[in-house]
Amino acid sequence: MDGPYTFPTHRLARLEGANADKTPLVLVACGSYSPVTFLHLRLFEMARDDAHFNTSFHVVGGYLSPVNDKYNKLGLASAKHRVAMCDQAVSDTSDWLMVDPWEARQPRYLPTAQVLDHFDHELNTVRGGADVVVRDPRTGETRVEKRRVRVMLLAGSDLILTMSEPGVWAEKDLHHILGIYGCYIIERSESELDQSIFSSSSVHSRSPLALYRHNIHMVEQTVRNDVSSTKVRLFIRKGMSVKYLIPSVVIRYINRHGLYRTADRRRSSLAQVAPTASPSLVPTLRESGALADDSAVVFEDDEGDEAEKEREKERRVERERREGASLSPAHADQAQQEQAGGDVEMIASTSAS
Ligand SMILES: Nc1ncnc2c1ncn2[C@@H]1O[C@H](COP(=O)(O)OP(=O)(O)OP(=O)(O)O)[C@@H](O)[C@H]1O
Ligand SMILES: NC(=O)c1ccc[n+]([C@@H]2O[C@H](COP(=O)(O)O)[C@@H](O)[C@H]2O)c1
Repeated sequence: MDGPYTFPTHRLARLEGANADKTPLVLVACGSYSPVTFLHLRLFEMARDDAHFNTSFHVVGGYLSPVNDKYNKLGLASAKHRVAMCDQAVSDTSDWLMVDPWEARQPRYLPTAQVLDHFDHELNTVRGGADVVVRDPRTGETRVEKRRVRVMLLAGSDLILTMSEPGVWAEKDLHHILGIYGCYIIERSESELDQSIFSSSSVHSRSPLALYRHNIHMVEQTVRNDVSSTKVRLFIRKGMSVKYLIPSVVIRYINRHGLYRTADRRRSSLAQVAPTASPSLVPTLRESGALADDSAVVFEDDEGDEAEKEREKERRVERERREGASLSPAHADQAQQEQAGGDVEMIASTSAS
């Protein structure tokens, strides 16, 4: 993150051969990535497959854009670490994904519409579009032309659901994002979409979601994966394994820097402002003056995560079922070193299963 900023382009592909007639597409996924998981990376693969099989787009690049520190979401490691983890993850596991630190390097939080404008500017204004190798059918000679790149937001269905909630997105931003750019939405198991949010005959009929339905590409997750960064942070805090949930290079980075070992227990006045606020409300609340720019954010502690409560219930049932199961000495040691009190119980149950 130090040093002058340059827009990463080293993995941008060009259109050629059978793809030379297609529209170049760049996918941009804005998110916290604290830390980046295999699922975040997999979202790009799912969207790219869909674009290639079902549309006339050809994906020439994919970018992760880690959110600015000022987003202040619970569990957010510093942008320096999040960008570095994303960088290492894509270098190690992908041959086409890139990480753009621009959003993270800004002095303030930027709404997603402005982040997409930045990509459009870099790709189309600065670079003049994507390279297309055009072949003259008469002479067989080839030349390289430029073609305008279509930029699209890539996100999970939880994000699009927030687009129909009041107060999370500025209406003009939704027209901008969905009308000009469009998006790829990957279904998320706990955020099933009620199709009525798109329906022109519903109460949402004049909503941007209905208006620009043709620019919204929905992709079903045929192999369901519901890893989240929240669960990864929780596992790390409990001393549990996160292997195969996140890339090994990211595990090594986390260990080296001692990240996520303690709970993020920030508390602030947001509790009084909006006790049930979702993290996505932070920028809006802040912009509307409900939050001071440097105030910490209050949400439920990660421990309050519903999914985790569910898993604890399952573990309790499993423990009862496995009466007599005991801690292996190795795990008992590790547990004593890394955890206190009740956490030992959790490790016992996972090592027994
Ligand atoms: N299980 C999932 N299915 C589909 N999309 C997902 C899933 N998990 C995350 N995403 C998407 O990944 C993008 C990056 O989100 P983010 O970094 O906030 O991930 P997260 O894992 O949900 O984080 P946290 O758990 O910290 O809230 C968002 O567009 C989000 O919708
Ligand atoms: N108004 C907005 O532009 C807006 C609202 C909600 C989330 N987002 C973006 O979505 C991404 C994911 O946010 P959450 O992790 O809060 O779901 C972030 O990059 C955030 O900037 C943007």
